Amino acid sequence: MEGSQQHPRLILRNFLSLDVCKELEFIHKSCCTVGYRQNVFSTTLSHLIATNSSHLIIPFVPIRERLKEKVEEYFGCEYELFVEFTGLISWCRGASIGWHSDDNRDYLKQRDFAAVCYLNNYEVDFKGGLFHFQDGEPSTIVPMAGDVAMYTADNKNIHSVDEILDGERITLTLWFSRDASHDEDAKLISLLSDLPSHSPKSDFASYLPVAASNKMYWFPPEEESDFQSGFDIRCARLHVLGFDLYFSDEESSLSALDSSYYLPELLKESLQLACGDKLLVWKFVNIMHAVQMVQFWHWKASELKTTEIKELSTDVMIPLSKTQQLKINSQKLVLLKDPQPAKTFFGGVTGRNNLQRLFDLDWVSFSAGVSEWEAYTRRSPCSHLKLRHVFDQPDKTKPSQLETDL
Ligand SMILES: O=C(O)CCC(=O)C(=O)O
Ligand SMILES: [Fe+2]
Repeated sequence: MEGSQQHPRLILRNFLSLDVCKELEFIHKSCCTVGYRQNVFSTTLSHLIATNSSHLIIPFVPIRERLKEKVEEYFGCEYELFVEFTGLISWCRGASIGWHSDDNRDYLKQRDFAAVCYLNNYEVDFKGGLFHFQDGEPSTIVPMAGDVAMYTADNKNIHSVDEILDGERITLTLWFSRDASHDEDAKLISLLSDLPSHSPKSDFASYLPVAASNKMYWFPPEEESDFQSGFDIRCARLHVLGFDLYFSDEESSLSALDSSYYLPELLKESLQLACGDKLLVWKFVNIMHAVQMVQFWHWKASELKTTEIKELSTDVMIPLSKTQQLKINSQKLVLLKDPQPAKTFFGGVTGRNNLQRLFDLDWVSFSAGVSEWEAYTRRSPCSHLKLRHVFDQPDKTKPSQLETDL
């Protein structure tokens, strides 16, 4: 038993497979919003539901269950706990947190236990960001993908996280409560049941993400009132992978000043992607769709390269005209302003930047990625219904049926 009764805690190595870590990273990079602390970004399950991406909750379901069982077993509270919060959280350069316990606010008193799963690696994907316990052993945790730290949320486990110096540190963080009124499942079920039902769920369009308020994606959050400074984090995510946006339906050529009000609204409309001097022929329904697609391709790129591709489509990209390039650049100026902060936050550890590499984008693998993404997104034809069933476990003494159902 690691830790002691004075400092009840458990560190497990390789609790999550690297595949699962990558999948959760894909979900976070596709869907995250600006977070609750400075230079922190988060993806909550309720946000996934609100943006019509509830199928992306599927990978969380068995992990939540395994973590809850482990916490209950180790801390000796079988069948007593509820998941209070589940979220993907990333910390970028400048983020840190001083000594604290996780129940240190009146509105956090329901939190009994924490589980922090590390999804990427110290020194490789980010610098800084070591986790420290104030007392007891182990005193420092070096975040490595797949490892999890579990600890009581009270003052027996005062902890801190060093400032992130470079890159992006990503975790899956859960809190557990003994208080049934803080059961996250109940809240999620209610959100899911408020969704318009599509039965049978065969219409592919019903899986496409819908845009939430642009304010949730504007960084820093205090600049969102007029979009005059700061940047859209989804455009930033595309930019660091070498992609630009092209709004084909936009008629007028606006001045940068007018565009500050107008362009962010266009992110909710249909758009195309450009890379270098080429334009991709696909139309995405909105920026969320484009970001999900690009992040999916980025996640799967190495597999897709080795996939046998039968038919090579030659016309998936067309050269950009000079006018189109000028338009893209002026729109980029509005949505990204200076590209440097985007790189600082989302470009990975300096010197390992993806930007240049992806300019020799393998278009064949990208088009394979488009169909793979569609298959991934459709993979559970009744995902909404299944999720309802998954979360519907009134008898807590029964073992979970998740594995068998999904
Ligand atoms: O990400 C971590 O290692 C811990 C974060 C933390 O302490 C918190 O969010 O309360
Ligand atoms: Fe904490």
